[in-house]
Amino acid sequence: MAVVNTGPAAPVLRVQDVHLSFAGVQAIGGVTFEVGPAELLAIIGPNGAGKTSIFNVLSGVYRPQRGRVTFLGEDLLARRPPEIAALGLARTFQNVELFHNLTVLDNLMLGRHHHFRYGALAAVVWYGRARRAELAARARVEEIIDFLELEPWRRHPVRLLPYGVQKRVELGRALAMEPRLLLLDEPVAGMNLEETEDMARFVLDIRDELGIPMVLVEHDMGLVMDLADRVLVLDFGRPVALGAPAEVQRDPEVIKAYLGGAA
Ligand SMILES: Nc1ncnc2c1ncn2[C@@H]1O[C@H](COP(=O)(O)OP(=O)(O)OP(=O)(O)O)[C@@H](O)[C@H]1O
Repeated sequence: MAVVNTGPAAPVLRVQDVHLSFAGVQAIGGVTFEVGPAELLAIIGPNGAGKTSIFNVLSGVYRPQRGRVTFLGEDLLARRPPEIAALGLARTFQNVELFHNLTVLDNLMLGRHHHFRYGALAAVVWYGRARRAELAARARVEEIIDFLELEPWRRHPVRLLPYGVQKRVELGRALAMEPRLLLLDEPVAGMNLEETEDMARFVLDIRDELGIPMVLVEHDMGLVMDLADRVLVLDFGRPVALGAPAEVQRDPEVIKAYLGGAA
């Protein structure tokens, strides 16, 4: 049998020369990077460096003035946030954004809503089909509860849970969307050491066991250097370095622009 060398797997996400300004203030100035399948890319930089703006471009909230963004070969810049989510790009937020009075289970079930292929009327008319979809969603959500070790809290309203567990539920809701790429916005902000270690373990399991590529924005430098396959460093919206964590840490430009400033 002939062996076909297909070369390295195509990137999941391609960001090319993206520029974004607000009334003359440059938030992103010529940023280019790719995310490979099952890669964990971290984006770091001082406050105001443009990290959140990049997430907002990727999820369709901000429209850049220049550049190109493709996700699984699809042009993202022509799409609205719900369409981008439906393509499989899921996001967690700096602040917990859940339905606080609903249980863990219900919050995760809501994460699946765009997988339901029926409207309210169809749900009544084709009850059997709707019921099957509901059962499949429930089975998937139970797997996520298992995976993120949320079993003890499954029936608890989210507002009663410790902060670290709430952040984990948010991660679970993003996983319930069955993402092809996950954007994590400061997943350990405000967490204690034990909660941070738990979150780090789950992030690694998502990459290594589920094979889901991720982009991580995080101020916790220890976490970034431990977890990331590659790190993109921004300063005033401009790329300063892109490479393996050890390489980036040694880069004099990075030390000057960021790590030096933080020391
Ligand atoms: N909607 C907006 N309107 C005006 N300016 C904005 C807007 N969003 C971002 N900016 C500006 O763009 C720049 C980059 O901000 P951004 O929030 O992306 O940085 P960041 O790296 O995420 O910062 P932080 O680490 O503090 O979250 C800042 O100068 C910010 O004030």
